[in-house]
Amino acid sequence: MGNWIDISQVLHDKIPVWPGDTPFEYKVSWGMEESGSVNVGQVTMSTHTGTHIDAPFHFESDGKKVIDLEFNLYIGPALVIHVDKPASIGLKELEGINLSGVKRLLIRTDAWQDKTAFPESIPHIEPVLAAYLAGKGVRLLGLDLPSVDPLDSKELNAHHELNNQGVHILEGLVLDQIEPGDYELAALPLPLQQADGSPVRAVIRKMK
Ligand SMILES: N[C@@H](CC(=O)c1ccccc1NC=O)C(=O)O
Ligand SMILES: [Zn+2]
Ligand SMILES: [Zn+2]
Repeated sequence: MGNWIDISQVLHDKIPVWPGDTPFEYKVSWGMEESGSVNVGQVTMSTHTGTHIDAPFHFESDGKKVIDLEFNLYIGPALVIHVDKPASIGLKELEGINLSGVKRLLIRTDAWQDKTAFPESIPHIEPVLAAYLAGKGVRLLGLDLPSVDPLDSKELNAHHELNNQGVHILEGLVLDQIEPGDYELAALPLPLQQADGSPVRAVIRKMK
């Protein structure tokens, strides 16, 4: 087994967020001077900032919350594939890729290069891919992009279709140094009872 590799975005006050969404902020809300003994921090952030998972409640009012998600899904073997800067990701882009036995699929697109700014546009997941992935046994889809749908989509067809097919979503990965292949993944959501999404610390290590 290789060393664990961090594939998460660093959370700091300048991390780009979805246009109009809550900026990330960390501050010491109760300092050493005031408390007499400790620094106590406070984090303000959107659940969709940086590397994160979506719970179905993000796009369906009666959908599962983060606490309801099966956390075992976010730990275990994962296949990393590289689909270089596609216009979109559909059946054609996955042609020739053997997905048998793959439960967790991470797609490196390199389409979000400058992670200091929110992208103007991104390749999206074609909704037809959801049934194909589910048919192959894929249950978790991870991407180096901030969404599985086009940024201006209000229908969120890929989000809905993936959810209908039982494929869970992991977004905002950092995969630009990662060679395609078999890895082990850990990207656990926080035990947030009410939330529609959760930041994760995503790490992988090479299998074999
Ligand atoms: N679907 C995106 C997030 C998203 O759509 C969003 C995130 C924050 C504020 C507004 C958003 N969408 C608004 O149309 C995601 O899954 O991360
Ligand atoms: Zn999200
Ligand atoms: Zn999403």
